[in-house]
Amino acid sequence: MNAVLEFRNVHASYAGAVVLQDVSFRIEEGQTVGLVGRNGAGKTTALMSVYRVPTVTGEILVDGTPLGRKRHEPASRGISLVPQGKRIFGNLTVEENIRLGRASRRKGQWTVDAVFDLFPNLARGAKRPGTALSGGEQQMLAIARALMAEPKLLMLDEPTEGLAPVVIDELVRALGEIRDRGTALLLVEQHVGMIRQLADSFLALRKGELVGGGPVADLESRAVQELIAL
Ligand SMILES: Nc1ncnc2c1ncn2[C@@H]1O[C@H](COP(=O)(O)OP(=O)(O)OP(=O)(O)O)[C@@H](O)[C@H]1O
Repeated sequence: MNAVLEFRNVHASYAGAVVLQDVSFRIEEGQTVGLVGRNGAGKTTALMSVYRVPTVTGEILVDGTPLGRKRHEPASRGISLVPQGKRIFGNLTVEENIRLGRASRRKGQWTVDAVFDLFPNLARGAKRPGTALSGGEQQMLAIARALMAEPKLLMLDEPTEGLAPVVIDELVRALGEIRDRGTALLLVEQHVGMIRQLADSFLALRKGELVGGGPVADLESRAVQELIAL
């Protein structure tokens, strides 16, 4: 079966400085994968490679077919990203922000009502401006907007950064529901507790190379902990 997303021998660089070296992995339909590694290991760069933000060589495939270079191609082929730092539009209301996500013509399950069911806080504040939200609510809004593109794979870059434990619990619940509805997840996280709770498997990056991976239970092993300095 074709993977939802596959990297084959991907190298990525910024202005000639190599950041990712020979990275290969597959994410299968409905799978949840945690991507771990120390600061600067190349986790964000791996996600950005899908959008050709760094210079990329090697192959990136979606459903077995190479991904082209057009900016909107990942979204239209079912790959969505919730970037680090959320990037919501403060001058638009919560609901307007959500509707912006409906960029592709992909069919699926996510309506405005469905994302409001997933995030009741957002429903209660539908008419408020994006800036009026707490950090946790802004993260939920960014996820809600990404879902509107009906992704088969949702990639999240450090979604728990700066959030209180109670808000993280709420995010874990929502992401668990998204996963249970069949969406594959690629989670970049320093907070490995979240990966333990949600993921089937993990990939470990060190200095731009994929140096480990396996079932999520192996995240506990000493070798892996040393590798990624948990
Ligand atoms: N736009 C850029 N231009 C030049 N170098 C960059 C750029 N973005 C990242 N880098 C460099 O690439 C390397 C990997 O960074 P990246 O952000 O991918 O790591 P990361 O594992 O996501 O780390 P963090 O947890 O700190 O976000 C770092 O050395 C960083 O300085």
